[in-house]
Amino acid sequence: MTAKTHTVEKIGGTSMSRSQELLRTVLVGDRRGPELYNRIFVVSAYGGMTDALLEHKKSDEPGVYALFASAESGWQWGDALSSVASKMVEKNAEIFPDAATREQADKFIRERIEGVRSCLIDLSRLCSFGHFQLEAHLLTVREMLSALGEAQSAFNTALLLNQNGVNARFIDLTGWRQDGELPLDEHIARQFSGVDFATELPIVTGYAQCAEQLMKTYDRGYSEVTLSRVAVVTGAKEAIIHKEFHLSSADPKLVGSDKVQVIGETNYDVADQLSNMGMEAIHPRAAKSLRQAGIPLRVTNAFEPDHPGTVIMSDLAPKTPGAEIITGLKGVFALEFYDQDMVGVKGYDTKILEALTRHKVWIISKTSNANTITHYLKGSMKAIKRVEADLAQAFPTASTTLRKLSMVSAIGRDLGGVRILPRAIAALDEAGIEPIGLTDMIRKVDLQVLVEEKDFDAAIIALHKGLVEERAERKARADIRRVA
Ligand SMILES: Nc1ncnc2c1ncn2[C@@H]1O[C@H](COP(=O)(O)OP(=O)(O)O)[C@@H](O)[C@H]1O
Ligand SMILES: N[C@@H](CC(=O)OP(=O)(O)O)C(=O)O
Repeated sequence: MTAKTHTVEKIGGTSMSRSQELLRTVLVGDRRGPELYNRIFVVSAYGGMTDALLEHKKSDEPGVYALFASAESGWQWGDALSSVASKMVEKNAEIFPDAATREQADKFIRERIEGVRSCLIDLSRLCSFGHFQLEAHLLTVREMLSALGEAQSAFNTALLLNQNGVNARFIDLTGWRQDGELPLDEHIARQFSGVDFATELPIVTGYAQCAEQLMKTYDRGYSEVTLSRVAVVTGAKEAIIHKEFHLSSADPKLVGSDKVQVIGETNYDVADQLSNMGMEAIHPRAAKSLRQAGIPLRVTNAFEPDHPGTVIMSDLAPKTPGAEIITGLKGVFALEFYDQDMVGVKGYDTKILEALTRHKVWIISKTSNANTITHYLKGSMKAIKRVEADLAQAFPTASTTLRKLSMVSAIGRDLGGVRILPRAIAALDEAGIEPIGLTDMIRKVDLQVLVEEKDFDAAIIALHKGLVEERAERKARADIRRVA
């Protein structure tokens, strides 16, 4: 492996669904001969496939996994798996108009699906005896099912590129019919040994089977973790994430493509804040690996291959301070813990944190005063109710209240000295929104505003207008004055 000559590039699920367009942009485009190589592609499952295999990422609608895991749904998972199979075959037909190649793609995925189906039937029978607990195997089931999505997209993409005269090589990290599990880095190193980056184009499954169990540690969005580890292990010069849109100053679907700006450049500090807010920018652990290895990350629009997109690096100070992005999260639980006995006593925080860790609840942020600690959380209602029950038992004199809110955040490398707080309040006020809570950190990288769920969209639009659009207008006016 030659260090620092190649890039590792991930294509997200939404973009993968537009395979033919990708051929004309990031996969091939105008590249000829050697220009095609020294790139590694890590691909996600086609949009909607993982949702159908596991559960819907946003609505939680059950997929094959959720049906298999729930005792009440009996054998419904079998029908759900058949419908994923049909969906996959339909996708193959869309990508491969010629019968022979389509047959190759269908045969590949059918064999995998039927292999998983018979395995699940056996497991289900075995567990019906009572000596074997289904619970103990659910994570493996989740992994087997999600691997199907990335196996299909990677296999197909390699096939499609071969058809188009590119020497693409399918790199299957899913561990299909492999003995034993290796740690992720070792697994990657082995699968890449003997690959010549200068003459072969590796198309890698975004799902990787490994001793750490990708789904257990990282859950959904795991293909960005695979991207980052492949980049680190192979010594890439840059990691690239190709998405449906540019990384923009707000969600273009919500604020409007004409109003948002491409971020252009930012640092890993901002990337961390975005991940914390659940922004589909980059998986938190992926950013960490890349930052630690000193590998820059680029986020591009998969369908605008000539645009450099946004570069994320560690030491990238902003030219001017101000908000770079407005993002937000719906369905945030504010768990308020109140105990008058708390004043001057330590240890409450530790106990709450233990309960939150035990029930695997994601902490977005927290605030506290003399007798109240409020955690803003993302997780299932079931898990949070369990946290409340644990706390009621540990602190009989305390009371907890739970509220479902939205959190909207203005994020930037440097929010200092530009009157972010009064501007944000004025923008919200103008839109008729009264914040329920607001946190302005001393370390000026983010401003968090809590609003009612119904105000989510309007709050993002208002903050974008007040903090990003107006700042751009002020800058434009200043530039004109300078020239005049
Ligand atoms: N600030 C933002 N910039 C770009 N896209 C955003 C932003 N905020 C939210 N999005 C949304 O993220 C979505 C893409 O994320 P995702 O579906 O995870 O992509 P992929 O499947 O390519 O990984 C887009 O539909 C877009 O509406
Ligand atoms: N397909 C997987 C892994 C992934 O990272 O997908 P995406 O790149 O589309 O977020 C999922 O939905 O979780």
